[in-house]
Amino acid sequence: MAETIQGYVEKIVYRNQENGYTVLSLTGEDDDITCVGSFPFINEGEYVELQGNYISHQIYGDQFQVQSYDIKEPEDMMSMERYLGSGAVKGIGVALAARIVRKFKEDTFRIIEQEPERLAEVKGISVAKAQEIGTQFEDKKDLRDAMLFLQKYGITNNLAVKIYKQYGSRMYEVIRENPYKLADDISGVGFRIADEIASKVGIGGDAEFRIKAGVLYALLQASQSGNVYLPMDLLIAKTAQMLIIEPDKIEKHIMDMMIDKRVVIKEIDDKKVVYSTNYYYSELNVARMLHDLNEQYDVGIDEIIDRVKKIEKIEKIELDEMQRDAVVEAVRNGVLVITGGPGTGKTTTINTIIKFFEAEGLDFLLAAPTGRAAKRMSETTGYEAQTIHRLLELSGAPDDSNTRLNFEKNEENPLEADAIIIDEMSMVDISLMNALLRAITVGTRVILVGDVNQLPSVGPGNVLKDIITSNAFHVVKLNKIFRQAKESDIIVNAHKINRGEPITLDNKSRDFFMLKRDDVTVIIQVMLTLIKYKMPKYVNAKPYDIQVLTPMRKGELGVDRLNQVLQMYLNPVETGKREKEISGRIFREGDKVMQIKNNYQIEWECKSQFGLSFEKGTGVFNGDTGIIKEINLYSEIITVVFDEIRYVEYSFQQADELELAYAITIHKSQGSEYPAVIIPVLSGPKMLLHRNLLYTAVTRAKSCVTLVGSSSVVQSMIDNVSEQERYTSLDTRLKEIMK
Ligand SMILES: Nc1ncnc2c1ncn2[C@@H]1O[C@H](COP(=O)(O)OP(=O)(O)OP(=O)(O)O)[C@@H](O)[C@H]1O
Repeated sequence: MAETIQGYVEKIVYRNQENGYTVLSLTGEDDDITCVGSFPFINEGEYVELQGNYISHQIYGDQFQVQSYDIKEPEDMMSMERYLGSGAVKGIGVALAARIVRKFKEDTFRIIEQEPERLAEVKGISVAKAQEIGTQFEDKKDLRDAMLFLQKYGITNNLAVKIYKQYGSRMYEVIRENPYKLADDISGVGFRIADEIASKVGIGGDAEFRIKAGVLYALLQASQSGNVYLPMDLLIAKTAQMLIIEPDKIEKHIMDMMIDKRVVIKEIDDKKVVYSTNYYYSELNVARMLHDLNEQYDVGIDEIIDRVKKIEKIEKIELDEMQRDAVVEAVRNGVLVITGGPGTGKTTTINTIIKFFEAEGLDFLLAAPTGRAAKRMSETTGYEAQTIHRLLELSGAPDDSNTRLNFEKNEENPLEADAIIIDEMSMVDISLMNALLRAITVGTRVILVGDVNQLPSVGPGNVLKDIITSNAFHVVKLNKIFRQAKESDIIVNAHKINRGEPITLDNKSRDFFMLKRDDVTVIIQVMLTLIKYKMPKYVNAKPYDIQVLTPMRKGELGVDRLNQVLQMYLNPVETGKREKEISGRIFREGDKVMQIKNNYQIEWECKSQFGLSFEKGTGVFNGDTGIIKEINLYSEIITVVFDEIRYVEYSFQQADELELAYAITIHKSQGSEYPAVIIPVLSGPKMLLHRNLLYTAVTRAKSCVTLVGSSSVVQSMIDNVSEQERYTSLDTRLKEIMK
C-alpha cells in the first residue's frame, strides 16, 4: 500500500538532468525525510504531496521511494512566500517574495495568475518584470497540466516534457486526432507507444492514420534486420498481422503514402517493392555518386609497376600479381574494391598503395566504420585512421539512433584528399555510405577494402556485396594465402569454412582446438578453465582479453545466461566490491561490460595512471568494451574505463546502454580482434547457425580459437548457407545507372 506524505522541499540533493531522477530532502509535518524518485519539476521551496513507500537503504538508511507526486499550490501566506522566494520563479528572491505577499496577502497567487500587471505595484518590480513573472507562472502551470494529462496515458515525465516542448498547447489536439504523429516527431516514442495512446483515445482498427503508421513501422522493423525495402506482398502481410486487420485494406493506403512521398514503390524482377523514402534515396545517391567518382586516370600501367617495384625494394617485400594489380587499379580508377579473406594480403596491399600515393605527393585519408577497426587500421598501416563518423565530423549529435545523423562534412564542405581508403567495408551500411560519399568530390579516389564473406552491416544494406555483384567497378579479389599466413590454422580453417569444406578437428594444431563436450554444465566449466588458467598463459594475455563468442542471445549457452555464470566465477561477490542491480541485472566493480548502442553525446575523459585528465571528448559506440572501475551508490554513477584510459560516467538510468561482456554475440564482435576466442557450439536454431557466423567468429581470433561443444554442429554450420537474404537493391541501381 502506497503512503502519502506532504511537506516542503528543503533541498535538492542530487538531480540527473537527463532523466529527472532526484534525491531531495523534505521537511514534513513531523520530521525530515530523504525522498528519491523521478520528478524533474519539483523545485526547492515547493510544497508537495508524494505517494510512495518507505524503504530502508543499505547505506543511506530510511528513504521515501516516490511513485507519484503532486505540486500543491501553496495556500497560506507563509507557504506562498516560501514558494515565491525559493527560486522557482526567476527574478524573485526571498526579499521580493516577502514584499509581494505582504502586499497582496491571500490573494497573491490569484493576482499573479490573473492580473500579473498589478505586481508592478510592488516596489522593485517593473511592468515588464511583472509580465514576465506572470508568463513564467503560466508556463509552469501549463507544463504541469500537460504532464498530468499525459500521465493518464502511461507516459513518463521525461517523455511528457519532450512532447510538451514539441507541440506546446497543440499537444492535446495531436493526441486526440493523430497520436501517431508523436512517433514521427519525437525520439523515444515508437509505434507501440503511439498505438497504445491511440487505442486509449479511441482510434483503432483500420483507421487511416493507424494503417499508415503501421506500414512505416513494418518498414522500420525490416530495416532493423538489414532490409532496405520489402516486397509489397510481404509488407502488407506483416502490417496486417501486426495491426490485426484485413490485408486488403492496406495497399490503397500505401499508394497514398507514395503520393505523399513517404514511401517509394518500384519494381524489381516484375514484383512491386516498397521502400521508406529515405532508404530509397540513400541507395540511389550512393549509386549515382559512385558512378560519378569512378573517373579513369590515364597513367601508364608499366610506369605504375616500375614505381611499385621501387617501393617493394625499399619495403623488402615482393607483391604477387594480384596485389600489384590492386595498386595499379587504385591509381587508374576513381573507385576500386579490394576484397579477400584473412591472410590474403589486404593490409600489405593497402600499405603499398599508401606508399605509392605518398611518393607521388598525393594526400590520402584512412577510415573504418568502427573505433576498434580504425584503431587496428592505424596499427597495421602506421598512419592515422579514423572512424568514418569522425572523418565526416559528426555534429549536432542526436540522442537516439533513429534520428538522422548530421555531419559537418558534406557536399558543401567536402573532404579534401586525393584518395580515401576505407577498411572493413563489410560493416558499412547504406546510410553511412551515403553520408560518406556526399562528402567526397569527383577527383578523389575511393578505395574500398573488406572481406565480403563477413557478416553484413548491422544497419540496412549489403553495400560491399552489392557493389561487387553489380560488376560496375574494378574489383580485385585477393585469394592467395601467403606462406606466413598458411602456418596459422585459424586462417587456413577460415578459408575452408568459407569454401564449405570440412575442417580438421584433431587438436594437433597450435592455434585451433575443438573440445568435444555434450553437456552445457561441462561446456561452461571448460570455458572457465580456459579463461582463467589456460588461455592467458597460452596467448600471453589477461583473462579479460579472452573473449567468449556465442551465436545466440537466448538459451543455456546464450549471451544472457553465460554472462551471469561467467560473472559469478570470474568476478564474484567480494566485500568492498560494490555492485548494483539494474533492471534485473547485476553490475559489479571489476565487471567487463560493453556499450550496446551508439551514444554520440556521452562524455569521456582520458586519465593518466595518476588520475590526471589529459584529453576530453564525446561518444562511446556500439561494441566498445570496458571495465567497471567504480560504482558510486550515492551519486548513482557507474564509471567505466575503456581502452584502459578513457573514463566514462553512466548514471544508473543510462546503464541500459551497458551489458556484461564476458560473452558477446558473434554479431557484436564484427570488426574486433581478440588474442583468443572461445566459441560454444552445441545447439540452436538453424537460422542462426550458419557458415558466415562461424567464419566471422573464427576470424576474430589473432592467436587461438577454441570451439567447445559438438563437432557435428560445427560441420552443420559449415554446410548451412541459408542465412537470411536481405532485401537490398544497390546492385540494381548501379546496373541501371551504368546502362
Ligand atoms: N606479397 C607477399 N609476399 C609474402 N608475404 C606476404 C605478401 N603479402 C602479404 N604477405 C604476408 O601474409 C600475411 C597476411 O598479409 P596481410 O596482413 O596483408 O593480409 P590481410 O588480408 O590484411 O590479413 P587480415 O585480414 O587477416 O588482417 C602477412 O604475414 C604478410 O606479411
